[in-house]
Amino acid sequence: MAVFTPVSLDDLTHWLTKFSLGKPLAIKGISSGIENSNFFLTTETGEFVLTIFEKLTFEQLPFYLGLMRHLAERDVLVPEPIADKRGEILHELHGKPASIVTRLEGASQLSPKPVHCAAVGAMLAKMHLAAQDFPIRQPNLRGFDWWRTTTPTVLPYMPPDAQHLLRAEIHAQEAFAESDTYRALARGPVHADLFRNNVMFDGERLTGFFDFYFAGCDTWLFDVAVTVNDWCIDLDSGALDLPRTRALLDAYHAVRPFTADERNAWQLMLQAGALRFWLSRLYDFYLPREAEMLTPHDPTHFERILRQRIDNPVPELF
Ligand SMILES: Nc1ncnc2c1ncn2[C@@H]1O[C@H](COP(=O)(O)OP(=O)(O)OP(=O)(O)O)[C@@H](O)[C@H]1O
Ligand SMILES: N[C@@H](CCO)C(=O)O
Repeated sequence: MAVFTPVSLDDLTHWLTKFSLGKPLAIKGISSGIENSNFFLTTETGEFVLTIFEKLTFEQLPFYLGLMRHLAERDVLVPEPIADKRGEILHELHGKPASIVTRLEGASQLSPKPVHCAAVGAMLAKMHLAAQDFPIRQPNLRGFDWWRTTTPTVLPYMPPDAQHLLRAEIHAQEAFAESDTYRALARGPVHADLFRNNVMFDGERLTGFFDFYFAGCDTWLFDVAVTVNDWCIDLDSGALDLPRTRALLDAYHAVRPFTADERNAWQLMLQAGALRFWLSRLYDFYLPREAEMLTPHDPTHFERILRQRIDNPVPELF
């Protein structure tokens, strides 16, 4: 389903000579994923992932690919973009932007235990620190401004109680964004979509973060909130699971200590993390893009998470 632009071994025979990867031996389309065409590529020198970008442009991609290279060079476990013989990491195949990155070992851990959450927390903190001096600045394109423009688009489709919740939360986030506490938060490049399906594990060993295509500059705490809202919850109720939450936060804090301002911002940031994905799922649900191939994710999952965060005290950051 998720190969929009087919690629054959024949297509690669000539194209791959601009790299130092040897001859292509096998190529296999990856069925999961809804944004890009992805392939496992085997060459004489190793295993890689070839991506043809179906929506992202030649102008947007240097941020994502450059960030991955920057992180890989600093021992953060992420796929490393492969440069061609001229040193370029952004390529063109079948008239579209394309990349080759190293293939991570392992598989997604969809039923994480505290030990997995601790590994994610520690690597996330390491990633934030390592990305600090990355020179390209691109905003989080699904950040506050996008929430404000998307809200009036989805509101007319929503039932009254959900409308009420969305309006109230946008107001709460507007006030929060104006506060001194918010302004004091540390920021830099963040992943912004670090869900269970975007991390690889080999048993209990984390082998890498991937799918950086929602990354952008935002507060580090927003990234932590997005991650906790997926890794540390009971998926049916949206409630936080204390052992997993503690494991992730403590492991993060041990690498990059949280600040007092972050502690004060934590509750509202968890709400912001839920709001962001509630809105994108509402948008995809009520205004599906033409020729969308997959069933949209359920928006009510994040409505439940948001209500949970508002109604219940959240565990302290540290
Ligand atoms: N570097 C990598 N190493 C190993 N597997 C990878 C790598 N990159 C992608 N994959 C595999 O390809 C699948 C799809 O990748 P990815 O999630 O990046 O796609 P996508 O098109 O951006 O989709 P979506 O945004 O819906 O997740 C992943 O679930 C994973 O199994
Ligand atoms: N993680 C997003 C999908 C986009 O990567 C979601 O669950 O809504």
